[in-house]
Amino acid sequence: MKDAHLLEYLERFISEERKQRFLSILNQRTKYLTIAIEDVYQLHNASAIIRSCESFGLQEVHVIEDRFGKRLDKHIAMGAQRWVDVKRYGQTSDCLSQLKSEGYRIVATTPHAKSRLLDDFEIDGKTALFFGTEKEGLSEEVIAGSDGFLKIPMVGFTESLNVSVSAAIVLQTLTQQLRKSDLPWHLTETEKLEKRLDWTQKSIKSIEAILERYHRSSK
Ligand SMILES: C[S@@+](CC[C@H](N)C(=O)[O-])C[C@H]1O[C@@H](n2cnc3c(N)ncnc32)[C@H](O)[C@@H]1O
Repeated sequence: MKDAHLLEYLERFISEERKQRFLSILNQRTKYLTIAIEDVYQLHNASAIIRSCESFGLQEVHVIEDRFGKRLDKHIAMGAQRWVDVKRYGQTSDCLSQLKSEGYRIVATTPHAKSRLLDDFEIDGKTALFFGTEKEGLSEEVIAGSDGFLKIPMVGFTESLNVSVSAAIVLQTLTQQLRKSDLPWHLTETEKLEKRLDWTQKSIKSIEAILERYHRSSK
């Protein structure tokens, strides 16, 4: 209720067009499908993946910096990060247990055999897709902790695709599948309200001064 009141106040400082844009984007957002990138330390790959997540409507992205330490700049997504929630982990095990506790099915993406091909892959519950590094791929820990495997079919000589290209292909296919399904993939009304408040605040340049005025007036 408090959030709704603050939002109503802050929305006076953004245009009607902006407000409508937030609403239509939020109607396409999902947390039902999420992705985790494990040790993808190259900035251009990590940024491209987060940008794709934002573009395809994912609200949360999980970034693990385990095997090679903390190499990613905190502004990894160069803009897209403003609109998605990036959760960072120092250990793969923490990310796996967090997502499992939230009810996600863990799916490792890998170019290797035994994986389910992308076209045959059906989302039947909350799903977290894991992507690995250019050289090593995903760690044994993720492979062992996965509930399923997913592969983009390859018919050339090359063994694997670039990780950000893989993420874009998988997301395009699976977000389309999700939107056509009856699964409960939309954000809840509370989640939408939280995001509207967050995005509205980010859109107002002199937000500190406005918030101070609001809090003074509501005392
Ligand atoms: C360059 S690949 C890693 C190759 C690595 N040598 C290996 O054995 O996994 C980087 C990441 O992109 C994703 N990837 C690349 N090609 C893929 C494919 N055909 N199907 C599914 N995921 C793929 C996986 O997440 C992989 O960990």
